[in-house]
Amino acid sequence: MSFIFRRLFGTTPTVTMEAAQKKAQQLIDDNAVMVFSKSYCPYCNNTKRILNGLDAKFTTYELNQEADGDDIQNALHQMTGQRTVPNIFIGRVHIGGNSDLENVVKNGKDGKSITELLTEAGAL
Ligand SMILES: N[C@@H](CCC(=O)N[C@@H](CS)C(=O)NCC(=O)O)C(=O)O
Repeated sequence: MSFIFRRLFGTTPTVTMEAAQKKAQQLIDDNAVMVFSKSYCPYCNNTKRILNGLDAKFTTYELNQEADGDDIQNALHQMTGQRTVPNIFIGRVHIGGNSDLENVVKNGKDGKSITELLTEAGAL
């Protein structure tokens, strides 16, 4: 069984996909802005710089520093279709990666500015 997982995902899971999805969703639900990140990732650092520049409260989960990081990354892939980090949520809404956040900062999303989105989410 672990052989199949290694072939599919590159690692052996420490938790089930269901448990990983539940944990990822809980982090998304509990935090105004949730950033799944890797501590060495330059795109993640840029996202943190942008959010700090906006004075937004945000929570990070550094996937490379957590025992279940690979499982959470696989769960996020299932949930959002996105495998890369950063994987960003504002007010439980999936934003995408760093370039998507940059786009929202420039153009807003669904007619709302980044400030409105962050305020509604409770991050400002
Ligand atoms: N266009 C993406 C690029 C993100 C990206 O390439 N991230 C790298 C890490 S720096 C990644 O996720 N690599 C695959 C991995 O770490 O599993 C964005 O703007 O967020």
